[in-house]
Amino acid sequence: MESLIAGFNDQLKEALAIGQNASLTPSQKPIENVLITGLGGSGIGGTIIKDWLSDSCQAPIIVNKGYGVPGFVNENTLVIASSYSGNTEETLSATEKAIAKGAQIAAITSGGELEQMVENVDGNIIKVPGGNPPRAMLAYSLVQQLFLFNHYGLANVDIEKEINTTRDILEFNEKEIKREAKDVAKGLKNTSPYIYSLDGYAGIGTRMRQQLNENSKMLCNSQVIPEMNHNELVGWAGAKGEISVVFLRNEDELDRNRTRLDINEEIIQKYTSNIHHIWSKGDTRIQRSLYHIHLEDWCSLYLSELNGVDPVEIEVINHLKGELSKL
Ligand SMILES: O=P(O)(O)OC[C@H]1O[C@H](O)[C@H](O)[C@@H](O)[C@@H]1O
Repeated sequence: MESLIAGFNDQLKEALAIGQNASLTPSQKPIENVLITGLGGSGIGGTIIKDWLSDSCQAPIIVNKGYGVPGFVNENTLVIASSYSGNTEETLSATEKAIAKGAQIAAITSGGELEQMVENVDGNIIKVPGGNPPRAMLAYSLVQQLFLFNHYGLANVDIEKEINTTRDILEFNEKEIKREAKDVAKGLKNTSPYIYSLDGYAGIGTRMRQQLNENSKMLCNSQVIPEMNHNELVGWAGAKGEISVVFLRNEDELDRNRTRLDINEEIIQKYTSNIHHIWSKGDTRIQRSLYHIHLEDWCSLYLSELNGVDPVEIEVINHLKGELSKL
């Protein structure tokens, strides 16, 4: 896992080249809405892309993480099926249903049944290099989704600039990123982490939780401000045990949300002093999110070391899949 996290910058470079060289066919019908379907380390890519593009995209973007597809899906829907292995049963089921409804299909995968399924309907496929844990390949699913959105005329992102600038920022700050990730990991050890991001950055909060779940073998919670101000904030009155808090911070935070965060912190300080602010670097939401993603990945790795666990193994998920396959 360590070499995969260390290789994030190279993955971004390779992902850019793959997207630039992908040969994609145009849409057959006007696209009125987009459904991104995927689970786990691939599904999170959809959530983050929605954060990045929904402000500018003229079509609604819906992220789907289950077996079915919503009723609105029809021939004017672009369905992006994202499964690194190409064999995740929920994603295969949703894609099959979308195909039955005549949707336009594009897949991001390293192969598997998904590739076959989408090939059979002449959908667009962007192939990414296989053989690694899907969660360690997020750079590919994110970058390829950007290429798909641009290709279908749903976004106009200067992907090359975004990726090259991010790569420069990460390269320049790598030492500092690792140092901060290590500090935060030490603070989070033996606690229940509560991760808060702000509206527009929901995905990076979820991503950190998922990385702490799978890599560090920890239970943790992630919520978004302002939504958590309408429920979870009250729950702090029942806080028990060692709780740590991470605020994922960005320079483009809405003033009103920033004020909310300050008040939230004052309230939460009554229950824990173990509070961390992780500020991103970058000029755009894409660059800032990629910065956070990389730092979070290091943090999850350091936590796996502190917890004495193997960051790669996910035996319990394999067990679950094994049980399901018996039915
Ligand atoms: O990207 P996929 O191959 O569809 O995998 C999606 C998810 O599947 C499994 O549950 C893995 O254990 C997860 O780590 C992974 O993120």
